Amino acid sequence: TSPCDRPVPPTAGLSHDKWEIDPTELHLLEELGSGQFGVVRRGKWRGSIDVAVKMMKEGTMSEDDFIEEAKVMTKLQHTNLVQLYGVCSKDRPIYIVTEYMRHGSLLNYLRRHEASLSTNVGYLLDICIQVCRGMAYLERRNYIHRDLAARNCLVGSENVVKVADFGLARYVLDDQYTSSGGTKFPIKWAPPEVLNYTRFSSKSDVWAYGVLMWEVFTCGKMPYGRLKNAEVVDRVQRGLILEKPKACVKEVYEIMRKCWAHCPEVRPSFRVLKEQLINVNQGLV
Ligand SMILES: CNC(=O)Nc1cc(-c2cccc(-n3cnc4cc(C(C)(C)C)ccc4c3=O)c2C)cn(C)c1=O
Repeated sequence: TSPCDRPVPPTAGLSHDKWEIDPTELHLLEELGSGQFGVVRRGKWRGSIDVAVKMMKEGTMSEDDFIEEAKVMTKLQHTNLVQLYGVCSKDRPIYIVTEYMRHGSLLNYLRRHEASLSTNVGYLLDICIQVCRGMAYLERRNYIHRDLAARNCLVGSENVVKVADFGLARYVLDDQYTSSGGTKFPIKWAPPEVLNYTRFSSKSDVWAYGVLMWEVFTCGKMPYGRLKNAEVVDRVQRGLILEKPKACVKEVYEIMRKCWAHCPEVRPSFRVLKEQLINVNQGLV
């Protein structure tokens, strides 16, 4: 839409639109892969800052809603969240500019390092704690991820693990992804109330976090193996849960299981989960 169609907010031009990035300050480098919104490339911002740039493919995202939300997202700042630096929204395609994580997705990282990781329970637990810290921050900010999974976390230098793409699920236009009957809907990470009523909450993020813990302790196995989505929905509704991974100590599996309580209110908060996991980690030393 041309600017004259959009009502001009009274504050227009007063704020410095600091979430708006000048594309001439970006230097695009190699392709990192492609996600729900199209190609993502590594880049340099203002000559020296490593960034990742999502180049929004036409028709994949409800852009105006996202640009509005970007102002909020740039304010979410935590060591275990992939920082949104800003957007280039003056031209199309829109660019989403975030911090760059050199080791890529946590899922691939787990699969690539299975041999060394599977015997390092302390490190697997540390990965879970880092993700939990990021999620506890989002919970405090009343921000729901909606698609927490190992594939949506990234690994950076010094083995830091960060949660990525929080909240973006709301702007996906592909209804194969957005509707719970769609082929791309993350069924295996969804609790009963999401499967039945798409009722998202920080407690549905907690359910997904339990599945992420299972992914970490199996070094990236696919939850429920090759079961079809319909079979997984049936098992979850009947209260069947994922089995204890071999590499997982009993205390940790007990915490995982609490994330899969049928009622959202019974599941622990991320704040409580963080304390419990840190206690177990200290007990392991
Ligand atoms: C080697 N290092 C790297 O590759 N580093 C990095 C890779 C990516 C990357 C590359 C390609 C695709 C995607 N990707 C994957 N899944 C997504 C899922 C969604 C939702 C809405 C379905 C949750 C939205 C966007 C994406 C998305 O852009 C990412 C995150 C992003 N960042 C910040 C890196 O540091």
